[in-house]
Amino acid sequence: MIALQEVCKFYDDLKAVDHLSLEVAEGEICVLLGKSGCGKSTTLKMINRLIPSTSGQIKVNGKNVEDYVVENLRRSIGYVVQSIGLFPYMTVEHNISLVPQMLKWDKKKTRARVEELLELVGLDVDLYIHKYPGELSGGEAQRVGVARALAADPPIILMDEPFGAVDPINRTRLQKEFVRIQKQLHKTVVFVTHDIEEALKIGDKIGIMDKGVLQNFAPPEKIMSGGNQAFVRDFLGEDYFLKILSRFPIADYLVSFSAPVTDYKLCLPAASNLQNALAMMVSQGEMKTAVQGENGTMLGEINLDTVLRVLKRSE
Ligand SMILES: Nc1ncnc2c1ncn2[C@@H]1O[C@H](COP(=O)(O)OP(=O)(O)OP(=O)(O)O)[C@@H](O)[C@H]1O
Repeated sequence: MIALQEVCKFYDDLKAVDHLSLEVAEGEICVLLGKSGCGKSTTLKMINRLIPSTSGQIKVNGKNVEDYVVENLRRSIGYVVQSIGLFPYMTVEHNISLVPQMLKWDKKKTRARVEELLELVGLDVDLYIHKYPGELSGGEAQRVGVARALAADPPIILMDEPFGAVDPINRTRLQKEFVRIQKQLHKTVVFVTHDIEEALKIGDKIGIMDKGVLQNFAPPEKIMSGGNQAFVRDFLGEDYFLKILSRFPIADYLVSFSAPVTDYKLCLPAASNLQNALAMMVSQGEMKTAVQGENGTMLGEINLDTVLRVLKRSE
């Protein structure tokens, strides 16, 4: 769906992006991760031709981006940035309708789409549709930004630190919402961040960049092996293996109770993940925890052995 081959962007002597090659398959989220100035945004902007590349090839759906009429290319690519650029004197409805209006959708279809998108991003239609950006919190504005990028249903979404300006609690909420929405929509996404935990929560694949060079490109579980291992390990830190546990839902690792249910000192909801389970077991000095379903049914246990096995597999 998106393929970069030996892509470079040089500003005089500065190699902002240096011979970068990667492929993003349809329906996949690729996270570009790296410190400030490593070339993430430049890479993103070359995909929708906001910035021309110096050399190399970028293909979208098998076609070189240079061969697209630029408006057609951008129409098939939603773009969300940190300072989301909502127009302050337009209502939420008007902001989200911009692209559908450009595409000359009729009023009824446009309104239905706006309502559908507000619901999708978790904003109450009646409450928000007539608000102005100045009346929204950072997190709400970000949701509207995502809704706007999705308005014309583009198959590809580019997201540049979309949740960067949002406080940690709302940020976690937005990340979860985004993963939920993506499960429904299966967009092809390139997502830029410098936040390792965010990359882990969201990415199907993570590309770690440094000084314009891609140091490794792999699924989160495999990112510690391959590529420039020394750099990757140093960048991600030794606690990466603990962070990665947040990707594993408890429900997928349940085993039968090894003791009578009444013997368990700990109990976690089935919606938790292995990181929650490990933190709870370690802090309470327990080797296992019971797991309870939404309706109160006791489902089974998670024990330290299981967590260690998952960690070992990720090494
Ligand atoms: N128009 C420009 N002229 C010269 N240098 C530029 C220009 N745009 C970007 N750069 C440089 O290119 C490098 C990569 O910038 P880029 O914005 O892609 O980094 P980034 O990884 O997205 O950083 P951040 O996380 O801070 O947004 C930086 O060193 C930056 O200073």
